[in-house]
Amino acid sequence: MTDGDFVEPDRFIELDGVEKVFDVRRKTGFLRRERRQVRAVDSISFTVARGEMVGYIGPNGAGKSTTIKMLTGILTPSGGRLRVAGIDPSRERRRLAQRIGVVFGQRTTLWWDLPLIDSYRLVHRMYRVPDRRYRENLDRCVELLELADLLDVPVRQLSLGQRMRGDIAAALLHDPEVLYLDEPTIGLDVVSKAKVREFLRSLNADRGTTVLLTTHDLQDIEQLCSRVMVIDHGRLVYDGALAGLHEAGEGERTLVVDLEREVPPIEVPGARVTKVEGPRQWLAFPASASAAPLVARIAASYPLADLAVREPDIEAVIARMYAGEAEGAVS
Ligand SMILES: Nc1ncnc2c1ncn2[C@@H]1O[C@H](COP(=O)(O)OP(=O)(O)OP(=O)(O)O)[C@@H](O)[C@H]1O
Repeated sequence: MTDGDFVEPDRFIELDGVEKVFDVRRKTGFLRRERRQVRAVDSISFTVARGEMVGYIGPNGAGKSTTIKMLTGILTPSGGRLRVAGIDPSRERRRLAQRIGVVFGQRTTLWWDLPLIDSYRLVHRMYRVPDRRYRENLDRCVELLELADLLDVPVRQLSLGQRMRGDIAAALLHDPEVLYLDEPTIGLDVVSKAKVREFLRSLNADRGTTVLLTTHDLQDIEQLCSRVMVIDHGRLVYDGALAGLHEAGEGERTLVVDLEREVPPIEVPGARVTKVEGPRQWLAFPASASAAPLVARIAASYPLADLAVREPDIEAVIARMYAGEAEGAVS
């Protein structure tokens, strides 16, 4: 297949039954070694449409980085079929490199001892980016990622947040159609996180860049991705809307009730008290039930001052999903 070949836009990234098995040898005694296989990715299938921004999440060791490495061609799948922009990554890694950008939050692709701008010049040459395109992309990144004052600073002197912004720019100078981000906000302060997120949002909206985002920070997902895929033990356990993830994992919502004074735990049908702190009480009730009748019953019998309904937070939902309690539907 060549660059000009047609790729169905809704199958821009395509995995069909993809597997990755590692052979691991472990020393178990003086001369004894045990051989075993780790199934890091276990028959994963999904497609990502051109221009989508998808979160790829899961606990430590779930298989996220292994998937990303197969998508870049660094690792070859042990089985299944994988295509990115119609290209088989492990067979045509160099050709694919022209079309993808990669940012690993815990590692830098920049040259440590060189000023930031020198790394960009090297990327310019390595990827043979046409001068005008390079200039335009650089100007855009410098402006939106606020890099102007950092271009002459050696990378080793940059803060983590500055370095991350520098890395993101480096990954985009050759105009990739897909950007893989592995933990792009790890270790960043609130302001830097906000800048990175805002930039990614505009990149996706203005340029239509397809983004696959791996993160442990669920706010990244909540603020950026309308679709999320959850992987656990190498298997896809959920693929769908973020809102659906709440539904898939949730069992209960919480009513936080402020009373005018301390009273014994509230007793109402359809809810149970889970916590009491002075005049404040927390009541759990089924997520599928309406809060209104519950509120009316409490207001009729207790000195109600204020109340709030809390949705189950996404961390709790996902924690339950990992524990195998939730029935996440994989479409
Ligand atoms: N090169 C390798 N050789 C052997 N086992 C490996 C190798 N790379 C990954 N694994 C194993 O494969 C499994 C998945 O690892 P992977 O790094 O993909 O997980 P992850 O979801 O990215 O985790 P984390 O969130 O901790 O980065 C783990 O059990 C890991 O130990």
